Amino acid sequence: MDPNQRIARISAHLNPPNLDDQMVDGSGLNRVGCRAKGGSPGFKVAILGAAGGIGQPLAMLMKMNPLVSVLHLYDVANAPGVTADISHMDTSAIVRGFLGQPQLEEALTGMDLVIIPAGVPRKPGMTRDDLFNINAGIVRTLSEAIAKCCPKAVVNIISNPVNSTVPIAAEVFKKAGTFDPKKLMGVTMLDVVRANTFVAEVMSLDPREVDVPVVGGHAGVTILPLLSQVKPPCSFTQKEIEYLTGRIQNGGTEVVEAKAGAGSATLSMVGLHCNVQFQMNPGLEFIFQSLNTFECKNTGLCSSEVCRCLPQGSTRGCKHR
Ligand SMILES: NC(=O)c1ccc[n+]([C@@H]2O[C@H](COP(=O)([O-])OP(=O)(O)OC[C@H]3O[C@@H](n4cnc5c(N)ncnc54)[C@H](O)[C@@H]3O)[C@@H](O)[C@H]2O)c1
Ligand SMILES: O=C(O)C[C@H](O)C(=O)O
Repeated sequence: MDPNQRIARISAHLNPPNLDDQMVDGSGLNRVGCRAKGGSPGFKVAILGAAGGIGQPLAMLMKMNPLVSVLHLYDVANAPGVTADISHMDTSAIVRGFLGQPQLEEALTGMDLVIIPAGVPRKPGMTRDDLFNINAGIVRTLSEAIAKCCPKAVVNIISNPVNSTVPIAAEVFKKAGTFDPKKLMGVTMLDVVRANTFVAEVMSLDPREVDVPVVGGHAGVTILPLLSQVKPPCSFTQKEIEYLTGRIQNGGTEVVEAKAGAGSATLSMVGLHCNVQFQMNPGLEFIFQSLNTFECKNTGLCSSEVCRCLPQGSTRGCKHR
């Protein structure tokens, strides 16, 4: 193929033609000259920050998810390459790329679920709070666009400090009159995943059999593993409690230091998304429910008065909706 044609093909992913008069189901997802209408049943998912360390594998897993019919990949850099790459995967989700602020609204229009890993990660020696100055502004801008373009979408915030970025998004949505506490949540499940892994290691159990409730926030001492509530019930020595609590609270720092300046947790982070969403496969209800388990994990982060489920002791079986 002529190089110009190749570039044109790639840029078609980035600049979808005007879709207004080709709507299949009101989602605006059709493309000229393409039979795939993007109207098959399933979620329309946008990843903001899709070209990053988390964004890329997350985009790949979303493309593999049979529940996803449309996948919008937005970033301020490198969106074309990631989009071209992911779009070649032979699964049914239609992939579109969007580069930079002028394309943000188009990326968000019609979305059911927006996942935000946009922003900077920490480097050794930094706390998550050190990211606030940059990431707060990014999350605010993205949230404003969400309020305008897909106010009913479930919004899933990964960007740190999650303890602060979730309340920022909540305030933006309140101001816009679109706030629904059941649809805004910070992703803190990594603390649960780590807790399960580390407890399993200490107790010589299969991590898949272990369920450790973790409450609080997603930063250092605000991360509170409830070791007395572990399933199956475990009895820990004081030494084990101190070791496990410290390791769970510092799991993120452990990865940041091991990566020595090359970023923070990305693979375990994305792996948990995959797990939760594939486990709960049967339908839309189930994904939303699973996302709500992230919300319910952390009283400190919840945008609603959730976590009434906590006394029941499980982050996974939460029925809060
Ligand atoms: N909640 C959690 O459990 C958890 C776990 C790991 C990392 N994180 C956080 O997730 C964030 C991303 O981590 P990463 O490793 O993917 O970082 P990264 O630097 O690899 O990727 C971030 C991406 O965001 C993009 N970006 C920057 N500004 C943007 C904007 N205004 N709009 C859209 N995209 C923008 C960048 O171009 C980049 O592609 C960090 O804040 C990190 O601390 C959270
Ligand atoms: O620790 C970080 O900076 C990233 C993330 O919050 C994590 O827990 O791994």
